[in-house]
Amino acid sequence: MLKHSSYLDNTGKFKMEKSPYFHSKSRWHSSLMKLTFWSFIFLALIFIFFYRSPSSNPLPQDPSRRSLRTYNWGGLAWEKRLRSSARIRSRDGISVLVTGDAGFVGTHVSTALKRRGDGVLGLDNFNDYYDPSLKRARQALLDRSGVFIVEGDINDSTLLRKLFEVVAFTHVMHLAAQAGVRYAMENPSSYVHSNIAGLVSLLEACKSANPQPAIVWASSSSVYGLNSKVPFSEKDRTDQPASLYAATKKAGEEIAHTYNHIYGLSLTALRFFTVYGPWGRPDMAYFFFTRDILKGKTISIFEAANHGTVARDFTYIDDIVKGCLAALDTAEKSTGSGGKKKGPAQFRIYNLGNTSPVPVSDLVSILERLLKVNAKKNIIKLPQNGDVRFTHANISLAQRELGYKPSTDLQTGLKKFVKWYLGYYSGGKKATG
Ligand SMILES: O=C(O)[C@H]1O[C@H](OP(=O)(O)OP(=O)(O)OC[C@H]2O[C@@H](n3ccc(=O)[nH]c3=O)[C@H](O)[C@@H]2O)[C@H](O)[C@@H](O)[C@H]1O
Repeated sequence: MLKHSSYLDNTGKFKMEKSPYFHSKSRWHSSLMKLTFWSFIFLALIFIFFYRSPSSNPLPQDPSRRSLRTYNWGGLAWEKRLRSSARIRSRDGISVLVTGDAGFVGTHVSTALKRRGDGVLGLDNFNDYYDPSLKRARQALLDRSGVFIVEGDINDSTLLRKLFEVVAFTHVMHLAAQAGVRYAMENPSSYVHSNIAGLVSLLEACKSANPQPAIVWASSSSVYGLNSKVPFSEKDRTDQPASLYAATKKAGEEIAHTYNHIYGLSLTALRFFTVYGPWGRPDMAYFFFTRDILKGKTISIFEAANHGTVARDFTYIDDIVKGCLAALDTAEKSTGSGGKKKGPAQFRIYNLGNTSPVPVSDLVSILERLLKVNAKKNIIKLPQNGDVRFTHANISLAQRELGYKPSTDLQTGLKKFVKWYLGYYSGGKKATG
């Protein structure tokens, strides 16, 4: 088939004429190109919209993916801030990287370390498990005492490597974790992400650091799970966790042992027993009971079968801080270097509790007296969502080896908490869960 015809024009020149078919083909071509172009633009816009749209961003809904958030770090000024925050200002001081620094325990431990002249650098991802504005307020508090918090995730190995390059930390106080016993049923992957993958990422960075730091980290009383022998001793079995939270903390203890064994990292796990106090966690019962009692909202108090008591060995934050500092001060150096073990290293596990369990109903009575408000109570059966009936710490090992001696009873500690709570939230801040 002819595509175009040719003829001699009146000048005798040979001319070629495009056929109608040729015309329509070229139009077809340019339409196809236009269509392709606009389809591409359309798809690109859809991609940008979905990628950037907050509703489709998985981060707020899925804390296990929070590490995908990008944080701004790096640069000479940033490194200078790191060094200044971590600088030791006292004789025999230590230089500590505190993970989860904008958290409840992190804030108190960092303040105490800084006060005695130790160098402290914080690391926190400021996730939204509970009200991030409380974490920002803690950050402001730490900033005033000279502690800088790097914003980033413990799963970010590049960032961790950089921190160890800039500062030769002598110790790591590892407190970053996904906390909360009941929330583990709602968002199990966030526990694996922070308490297992995050721990491994941190230990990898510590093992490769030169010098290797000694690590003290937060385990939990929940590892005793269904253990019914009281008080709980470090020698008791911990292979019957009642929640995924407990299981990840227990797994953490085993992972820590591996890094101690293979790489010579000095590792100390502290099993905290229901820590409470000023600047505490809004997801914990004493905190949201206070909020709800003041609002006139009904609170649910759990009871075991046959009206059995549910009790906790509530431990005041100042006692926990003393235990943490004693663990740091007695931690021996790691023995490895360049990722290689040079000899056996210290491996320790301690209970940090109060040794006097209090029924949850008594906790509520104390709050009612302190707040001068009668609580609206709903007594319900202990749900099967990870809670255990009671906890009770045997602290003789910590007493002997750390000089740990808790001195604050629940009444005294809650009085300090309530004073802080009323002061903090009277400033117009809303207590959200
Ligand atoms: O020691 C730990 O390792 C853990 O301590 C904390 O867990 P728990 O001891 O369970 O504290 P928390 O939730 O304050 O409940 C206190 C009591 O109130 C009861 N409780 C709770 C809620 C409710 O609505 N009603 C109720 O009676 C409930 O049954 C319980 O008896 C930390 O959150 C956890 O992260 C971990 O650190």
